[in-house]
Amino acid sequence: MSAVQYIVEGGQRLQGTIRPAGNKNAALPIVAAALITDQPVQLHNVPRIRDIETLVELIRTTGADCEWNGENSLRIHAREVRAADLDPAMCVRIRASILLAAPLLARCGTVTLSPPGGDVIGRRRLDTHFHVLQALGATYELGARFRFDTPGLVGADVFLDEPSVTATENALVAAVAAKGRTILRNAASEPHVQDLARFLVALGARIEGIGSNVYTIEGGLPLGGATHEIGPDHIEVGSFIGLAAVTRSTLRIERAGVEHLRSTLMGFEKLGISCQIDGDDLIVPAEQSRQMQNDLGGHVAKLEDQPWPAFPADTMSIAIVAATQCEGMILFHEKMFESRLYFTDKLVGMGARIVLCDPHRAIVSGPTQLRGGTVESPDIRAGMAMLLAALCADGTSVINNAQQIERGYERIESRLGALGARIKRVVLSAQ
Ligand SMILES: CC(=O)N[C@H]1[C@@H](OP(=O)(O)OP(=O)(O)OC[C@H]2O[C@@H](n3ccc(=O)[nH]c3=O)[C@H](O)[C@@H]2O)O[C@H](CO)[C@@H](O)[C@@H]1O
Ligand SMILES: C=C(OP(=O)(O)O)C(=O)O
Repeated sequence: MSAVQYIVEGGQRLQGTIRPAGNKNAALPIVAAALITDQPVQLHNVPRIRDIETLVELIRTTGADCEWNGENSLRIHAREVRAADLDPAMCVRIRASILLAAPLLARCGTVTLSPPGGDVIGRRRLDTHFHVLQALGATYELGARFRFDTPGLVGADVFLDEPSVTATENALVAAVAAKGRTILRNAASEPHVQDLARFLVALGARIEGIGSNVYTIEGGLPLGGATHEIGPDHIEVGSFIGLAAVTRSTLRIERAGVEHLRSTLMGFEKLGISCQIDGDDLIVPAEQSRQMQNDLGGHVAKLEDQPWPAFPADTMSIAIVAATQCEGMILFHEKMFESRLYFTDKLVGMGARIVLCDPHRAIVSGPTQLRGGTVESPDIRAGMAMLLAALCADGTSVINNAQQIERGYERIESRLGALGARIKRVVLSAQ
């Protein structure tokens, strides 16, 4: 992977319309789930990001045909799939490699993978994946590599020990292939989990409860092919709301998927940032109060993340940088990941007034004029948050390790460039 650097000139007002890409975290499980059928699958609105490119490489190693037949269109045909022993170096590049467990188990009865990678934002437990696949009739061996085997998946009534997003996705795919009825309780219901479930229904699966935390799946039905369009990325929409807010710009976010934005909009309202809804578009006006709203009685407000439908964990870093440009004080409580808030140090280095209370809580007091600086992007969302900080800072900033941002955001420098942002992308070296 090449090392990428962004050189950002701050202080530009932006203007125009931007459309969110397809949801990264929907496209990944859907591409993986395409291996469950031997019929062709045509996907549209697939984000052209590094994580998807890695997954495409990985599924080709199983024998599946996988071709881009449009800028954001991907055709997958897993006519035959080899009993898979997935390449460790590829598995470790993305979190989503674990999503190949269920479809390959269903197709081949066995799969060997390596621990997945993804953002380094705290311990990322996989226990729920193992429990749920075991409940559906798989056995596993844990070591430097993970091996799953099954003589045949069988439906079951399963209570997930936590509503893990990717574990729910593996469970849904396994349940669709399993014989008989499965009930998944305490399951995740994020927009991307819903999108995967709708894709499976398009293949011929029967799933009830989509959007809730209890799914009932009648497994073992014959599956065909399907054409499916990936939904808009609500995390990208949250990032663009933050972008408009910090650069004091009016932006129209086209086809924003407003049905999935209630908790996001409510979170930004706490910062004094309001959006207008126009059909399926969202308009973020330049004129905003940017006055953080205290709780009743004048108490300091709190913004916390939780599983869906609460405020998304992946939008927290963006909201933190937005808060540095708003007046007042707020407590951010990152409940899900242990190391996601450490990047706030880098914002402090740029002049932000942030107290990191402990690994899960940070207090932001604003507004502050940020100064340009040289920073490293530790993960996708912190990287995007620092790009926003750089765009509203005085002077020039250098963001190193920007290939992390590109794991999740498609052509971000040129898409923001079209709005007036000054971002120069430099490829430094092959790592
Ligand atoms: C490829 C993909 O889709 N990645 C997403 C997926 O990761 P992923 O599926 O890995 O995340 P999980 O939903 O499993 O869990 C995320 C973290 O939250 C913790 N947890 C989870 C549920 C809960 O009720 N309490 C709790 O503390 C887990 O222990 C874990 O530390 O979901 C995360 C949470 O939305 C997102 O940040 C990731 O972008
Ligand atoms: C944490 C994220 O991704 P992943 O789970 O793929 O590391 C993210 O998309 O913010």
